Amino acid sequence: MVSVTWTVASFSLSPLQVSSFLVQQMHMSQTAMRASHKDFETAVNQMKLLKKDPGNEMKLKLYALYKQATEGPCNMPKPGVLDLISKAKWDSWNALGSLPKETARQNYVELVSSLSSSESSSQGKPGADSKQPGYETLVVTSEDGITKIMLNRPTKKNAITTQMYQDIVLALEAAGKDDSTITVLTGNGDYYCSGNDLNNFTDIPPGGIEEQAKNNAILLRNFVGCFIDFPKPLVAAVNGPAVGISVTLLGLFDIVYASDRATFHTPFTHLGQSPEGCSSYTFPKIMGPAKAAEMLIFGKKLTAREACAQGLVTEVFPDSTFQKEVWTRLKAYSKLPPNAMRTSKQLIRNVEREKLHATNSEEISALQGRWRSEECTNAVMNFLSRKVKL
Ligand SMILES: CCCCCCCCCC/C=C\CC(=O)SCCNC(=O)CCNC(=O)[C@H](O)C(C)(C)COP(=O)(O)OP(=O)(O)OC[C@H]1O[C@@H](n2cnc3c(N)ncnc32)[C@H](O)[C@@H]1OP(=O)(O)O
Repeated sequence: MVSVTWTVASFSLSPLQVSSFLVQQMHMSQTAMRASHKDFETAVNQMKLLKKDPGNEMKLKLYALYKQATEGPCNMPKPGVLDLISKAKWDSWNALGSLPKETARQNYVELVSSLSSSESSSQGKPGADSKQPGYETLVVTSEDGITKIMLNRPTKKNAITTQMYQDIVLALEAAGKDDSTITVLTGNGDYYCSGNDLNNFTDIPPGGIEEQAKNNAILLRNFVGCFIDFPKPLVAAVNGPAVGISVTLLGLFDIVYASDRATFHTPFTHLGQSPEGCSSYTFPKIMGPAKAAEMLIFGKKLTAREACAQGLVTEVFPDSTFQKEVWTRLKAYSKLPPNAMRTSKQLIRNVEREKLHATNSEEISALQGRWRSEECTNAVMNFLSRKVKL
């Protein structure tokens, strides 16, 4: 029986999670028709035909339901703590308690049916099991355990509009919950991102500049907050020059791969503004206060190699092989045990999560003042009237 002999190579499913899943399953089954023995046999055979590995958590759930359905409650001796695989299976089965055999049968049938239908609905879409609709200037795809969020406004150097800030938040929220193991942000075209779209400042609401500053503050707090709280490994694939907020956010990524064509530029002073994206905290921590000041106060532009030497970038690749090398590497990493990766990421970030949220708030308060200033208004107007390019 396939469901019994599966190897569970790695997992971190707690009995509590298993039980809560099963409570849901029990609830489902109370309202559903009871599955016959024949339905159950069909489901067991259907499992053998699945092309996609459903993942260890799902295999454990199926294993437990199969055992419960065929043998009843678990009465085997508990395996030793070092026998991880047998213990995971035992935990999962034991967590079903006295769930009746027929309910377990029903739950097994429903679970297999949901796996088969999600597999058949993703067939016939090669390469793009993948593309998620609904974003105007983002392309979001999910493949090989990697969710890729690509900024897609190449003619405007991927400058971030108000709508894009909101869409990135939605895409990150979805990526945080989907079954991918790694999330990647990248840009389409020759730029990674030219930062905040300066036209955002021309969209003045009826309440005037005050209301605009308040709206911007809410939007920005939420946007940066999503990066602070993102639960999985977050990778930036910096395919070209990066400006402004797209650079400052890099301090909140776990890994930053850059093309050797990329540059890193935070011209806040030139724009009459001040740092955001928690860079006033992360940059001095990453590169030391003296180097951070040169970037954040004087707007010094770094090459990819300089950014790597200062710890902002993990590794630099030749532009000609950038895509191939980065994706090959990420595909290999995406096969690592996902829960272990999440746990490690969270341990690294949790230490300073509160500090990051506090920094985000402080930076936004300072920016609200800057946005109302003459220095900022003139700089934005100069760019928009094409008098100045950075
Ligand atoms: C409710 C509203 C919410 C508002 C947002 C709230 C929060 C904001 C908080 C963050 C604040 C600031 C952080 C920053 O990101 S500061 C940095 C801002 N970025 C810039 O100042 C870059 C400006 N762009 C340039 O200097 C140059 O375009 C370039 C990037 C150096 C590229 O030069 P290029 O010669 O190679 O190409 P160019 O012809 O200039 O660009 C092609 C077209 O793209 C347009 N474009 C590029 N970048 C931006 C941008 N940031 N904003 C708007 N438009 C941009 C450029 O205008 C060209 O358009 P067109 O072809 O002329 O129509």
